[in-house]
Amino acid sequence: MNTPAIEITGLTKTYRPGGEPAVDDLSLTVEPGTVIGFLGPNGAGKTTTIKIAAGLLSATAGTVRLNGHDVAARRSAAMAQFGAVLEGSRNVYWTLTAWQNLIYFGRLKGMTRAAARSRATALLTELDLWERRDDTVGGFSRGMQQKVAIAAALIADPAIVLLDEPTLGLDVAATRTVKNWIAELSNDRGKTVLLTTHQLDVVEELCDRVAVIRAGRIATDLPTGELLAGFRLRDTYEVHVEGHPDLPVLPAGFTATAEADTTAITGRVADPREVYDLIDLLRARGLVLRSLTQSQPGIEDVFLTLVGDARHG
Ligand SMILES: Nc1ncnc2c1ncn2[C@@H]1O[C@H](COP(=O)(O)OP(=O)(O)OP(=O)(O)O)[C@@H](O)[C@H]1O
Repeated sequence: MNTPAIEITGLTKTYRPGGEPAVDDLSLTVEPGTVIGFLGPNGAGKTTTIKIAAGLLSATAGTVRLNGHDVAARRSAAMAQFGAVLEGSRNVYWTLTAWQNLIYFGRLKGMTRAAARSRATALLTELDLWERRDDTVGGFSRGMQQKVAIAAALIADPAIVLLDEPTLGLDVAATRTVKNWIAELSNDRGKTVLLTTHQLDVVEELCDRVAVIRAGRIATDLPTGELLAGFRLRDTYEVHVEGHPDLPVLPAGFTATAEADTTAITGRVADPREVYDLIDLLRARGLVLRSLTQSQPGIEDVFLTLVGDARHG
């Protein structure tokens, strides 16, 4: 088997002695070329995991290997494998220009000045920042700053890219640019991307695989299509009846909501026959049916269900 791009084994992080672990015996293996979405509710341990993988925090127990190099034991070899954009931190220097930042980070990663210049030119051009290369990053919009941060992470052309909330706070156009770029990194350049996000459209569009983390552990880890297919067993049905009549006792799982001139009866059911039973019941009452719609859940429903399940233990 090929060496995994990312191999996390038994990772545990406890910030305070005797405290609850932020990451609790977490294991995850990511094959090269995969875009994996790392999802979870606030405080689940995503940022902690990424910071350990990026060598910014030490683990209490367990290991992270990047292309086979242990981040703790073979630090410099591991550092050469990835570029990272971390959430909420200043990933680039605001008093330096875009150009200076990229050259600085290129040199830091051991590139020659000539190689860093040529790569910085290519990256700034691709990201439509060439005209602004000599402006200081502090004066840029949030989207432009994020683009410079991503360019800085990619300056040495790493095989692995760690992105913590890459589209947080970006407007629609900047989000589109960053999404297109992530897709290209994986599709055209074979990079492995691990990203965290609360924006589920990002996951649905970009991720081959989704790992859901909750309370420091992996709760679910599936290819995105399989994750969604699993939940397709429970489509949502919505039946509209005319007016606001007295309703019979509805079958389990259905709820009624009064709308402008109809009443909507909604339920998520595993078997469509339950909907036929509902319709029979409504017709037996002589109620007038206006419409019946069926919708498949998106990743947002799946995520809320998983997190909801977590809250109920
Ligand atoms: N420096 C720290 N000191 C103490 N506890 C911390 C520290 N950083 C994080 N924690 C705790 O560790 C747990 C996991 O936090 P982490 O930031 O890794 O979660 P997250 O999944 O990234 O959350 P979010 O979606 O809000 O970014 C939380 O309970 C958090 O309060």
